[in-house]
Amino acid sequence: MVSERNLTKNYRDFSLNVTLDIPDGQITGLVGKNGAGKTTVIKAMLGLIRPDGGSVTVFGKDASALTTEDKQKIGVALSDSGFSNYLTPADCAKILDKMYDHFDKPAFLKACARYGLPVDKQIRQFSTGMKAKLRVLVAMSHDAKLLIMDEPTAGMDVEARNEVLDIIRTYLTEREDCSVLITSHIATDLEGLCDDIYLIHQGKILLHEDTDVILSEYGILKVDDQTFDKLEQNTILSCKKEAFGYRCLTNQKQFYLENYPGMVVENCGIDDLILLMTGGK
Ligand SMILES: Nc1ncnc2c1ncn2[C@@H]1O[C@H](COP(=O)(O)OP(=O)(O)OP(=O)(O)O)[C@@H](O)[C@H]1O
Repeated sequence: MVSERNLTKNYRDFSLNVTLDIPDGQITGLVGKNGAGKTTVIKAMLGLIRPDGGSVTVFGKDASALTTEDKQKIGVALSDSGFSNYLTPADCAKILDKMYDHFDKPAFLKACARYGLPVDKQIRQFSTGMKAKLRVLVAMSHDAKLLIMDEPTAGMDVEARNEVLDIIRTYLTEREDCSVLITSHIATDLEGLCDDIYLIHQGKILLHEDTDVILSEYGILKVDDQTFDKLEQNTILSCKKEAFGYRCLTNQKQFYLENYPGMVVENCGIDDLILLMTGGK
């Protein structure tokens, strides 16, 4: 559905170089700390920035050559809704109705009501969570084949984040053919949602793995200095010095469980993975 090959973009003090795919019908997550390059990756897909090198194809076409018809098939939730804060969801519905051939106005207004967004209240009076819900509902309002959501849960409390994630999950269970890219710096948001996850750091992809593989095969070893020296270094992706010795990230959890009885081997969540891959030695 989307393919970025050796995409490069250079700013004064930042360089992006990324190869990434969003396969058909799959939910792909892009995680990374603030400033890692997530939004730049998205802007290149949407043709909002001109790459300095490499290629970006969407629906098999160069991103810069997408037609209005192609763009109708992309649902986008960026940090800014693109609507004036003085508009209400009912006003937005009128605009969306003119913009998109497949905009489903009754369904959109019903969804607003269902998720607690008063349709006649101006957006400037909405809370952060309400604005985020509106952005996600807009992206989902016109039968898109590709959904791109940049930090849809940013700045929200746990309850509001779960509600937004629920909206996304509910939508996707009804549309198995929809392809999705979702970014976040809160990895747990993506664990239960994404088929595969890319980890981006300082403009580079450090890791790409199926979510199931991360959760089942990656682990954290806690070892003292002597044991650390005996580890199979080709099974260690990253390590961090701690008071007791080392915390090491491995993608061979089972190997250590079977061959190193007594070693502390913990399950690895995606937050641990980010911490160790981007903050370790
Ligand atoms: N137009 C621009 N001009 C100069 N630098 C830019 C521009 N756009 C982005 N950058 C820089 O590129 C880097 C990556 O920014 P980007 O917005 O892609 O990161 P991000 O991972 O989305 O971060 P966040 O999670 O904070 O939104 C940052 O250092 C940012 O300052």
